[in-house]
Amino acid sequence: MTAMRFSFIKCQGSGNDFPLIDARAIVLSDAQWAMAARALADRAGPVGGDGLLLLVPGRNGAAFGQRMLNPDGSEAETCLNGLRCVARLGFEATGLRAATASLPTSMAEVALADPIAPSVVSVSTFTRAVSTAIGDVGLALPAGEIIDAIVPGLPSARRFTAVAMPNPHLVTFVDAIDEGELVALGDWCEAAPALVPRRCNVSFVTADARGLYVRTYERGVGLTDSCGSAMGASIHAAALTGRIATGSHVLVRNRGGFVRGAARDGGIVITGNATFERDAMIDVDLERGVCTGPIEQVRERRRERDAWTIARG
Ligand SMILES: N[C@@H](CCC[C@H](N)C(=O)O)C(=O)O
Repeated sequence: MTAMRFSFIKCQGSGNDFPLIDARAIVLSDAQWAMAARALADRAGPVGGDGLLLLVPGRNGAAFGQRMLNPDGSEAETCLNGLRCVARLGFEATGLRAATASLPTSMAEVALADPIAPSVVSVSTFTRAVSTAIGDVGLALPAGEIIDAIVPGLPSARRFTAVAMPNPHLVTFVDAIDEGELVALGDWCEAAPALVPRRCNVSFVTADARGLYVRTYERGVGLTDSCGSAMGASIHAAALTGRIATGSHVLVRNRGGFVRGAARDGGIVITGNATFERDAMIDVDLERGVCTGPIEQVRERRRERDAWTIARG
């Protein structure tokens, strides 16, 4: 099969936008899903996004599952902004309001939450799959942890905390975010050097009385408006380094919006929007990894979009 028509929802969590497909009954190979991601998440294409989200059958007793493919076709261990959107679709499909969701290498608790702003559909996620073991973060260094420390071999004099969510993150707290410096370091990691063979998400974070502000260079994407697992890793790093209190909820802002989160019960809880913007269909050539033909709009969800626009200010 080379051509396939996909129904999808264009969704976003804290401004991290994705085409989302209910793939529970779709059988494609990993290589074909990678091509679908390249086509659908291509910013220069008709849909575009920070990756492709799939609602898939749950494993190990989970009610449903999530897969997330980056725009370059690589698969991520998690996507926490995306998980809120996948969970919402899972709730709509199953009638549940709370569930265990499976991810490729971990599990998460997901639940419909009180709206974080008027008329903004909101979901909470809780994951215990958080680790600072160097092996889990994928750094080619002797076993141990990097917590607020210089990373040997990294071309930066800054102090980082290395966190697996379980996707790999390097987080550094800065007085002011220098995007040029962030992109240069992100590009270095993106080239999969010997120190970071699986590549890595990199975040520059400011912490003040309002909470955290996170700017992220995402693996497989580049500089992004928002990355949920980076916000989770930043909360974890902030708690580990005494910048926030364990158990207390903080506001975490980014260029795309905001979430609330806490380091709690040995894991990270994040509550944020799961906004469905429109429903549409499109043809994809799975051999070439490109969309063919125009988008067929099925449903506009203007009220949801407007509610989020007001909420993020
Ligand atoms: N934006 C996501 C993270 C997506 C995965 C990332 N690009 C990776 O490869 O690790 C999020 O919200 O967590």
